[in-house]
Amino acid sequence: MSASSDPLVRLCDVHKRYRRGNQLVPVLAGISFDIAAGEFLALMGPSGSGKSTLLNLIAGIDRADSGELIVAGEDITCLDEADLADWRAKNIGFIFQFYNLMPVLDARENVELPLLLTGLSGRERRARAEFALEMVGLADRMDHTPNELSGGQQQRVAIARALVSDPTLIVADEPTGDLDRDSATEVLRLLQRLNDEVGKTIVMVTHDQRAAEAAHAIMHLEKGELSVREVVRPR
Ligand SMILES: Nc1ncnc2c1ncn2[C@@H]1O[C@H](COP(=O)(O)OP(=O)(O)OP(=O)(O)O)[C@@H](O)[C@H]1O
Repeated sequence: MSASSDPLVRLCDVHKRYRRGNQLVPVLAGISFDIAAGEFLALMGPSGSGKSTLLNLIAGIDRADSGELIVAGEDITCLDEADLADWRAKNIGFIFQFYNLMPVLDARENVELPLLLTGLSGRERRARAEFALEMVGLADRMDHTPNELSGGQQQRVAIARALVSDPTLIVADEPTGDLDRDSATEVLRLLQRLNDEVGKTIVMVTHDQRAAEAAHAIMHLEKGELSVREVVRPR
């Protein structure tokens, strides 16, 4: 197999348990699957089935108990905390259900945040933040703080923030969970565009079948195990 056909994400027999009182509760019971570069994958499943846990493992926010997790060419189970933090900053863009924007910063400053730890100059950071905000259609809202923006616009700022460091992989946890139908449609179209036109690989957790159908494929998680990949639209 050539390097270019290697999957961007490979999980091999990944296990995760959490402690509840003096019990260890299994959440992921030997998960194995691949995500190709350029894929837009939705993860669905009942509440508590472990979707966010799985997403957080792929994004290097949480750690597996055992198994192999290769993301963007790195076995992230072998990285120590400092290397994992560096790896995350370079490779992962995060989108959350409730946007997680800083209320006292305007849109441009929020989008610049992930660049603060890079060696880029202030001028370069600002230029990149403005470019990312233009990509999400918010060129005319750069000076607005989150409370001056609608939910859909706030989520688009969050998408610009996820994009600004040009990550290898975007992970989105319920990105439309707090939005009305029209704003959700806008955000889903934007994610599709980033996938189709910019080639970003996206993994999205959602409860919403309509949101999941924006992806190429849907995987269902139930009782710690994944079902087969259901193809929604061809890549
Ligand atoms: N840090 C933690 N400590 C202990 N238990 C946890 C922790 N995080 C998650 N869990 C438990 O693991 C299980 C899976 O949680 P997870 O948030 O991954 O599920 P989910 O499918 O994303 O749920 P939802 O759709 O409700 O967001 C749940 O039973 C949850 O209570």
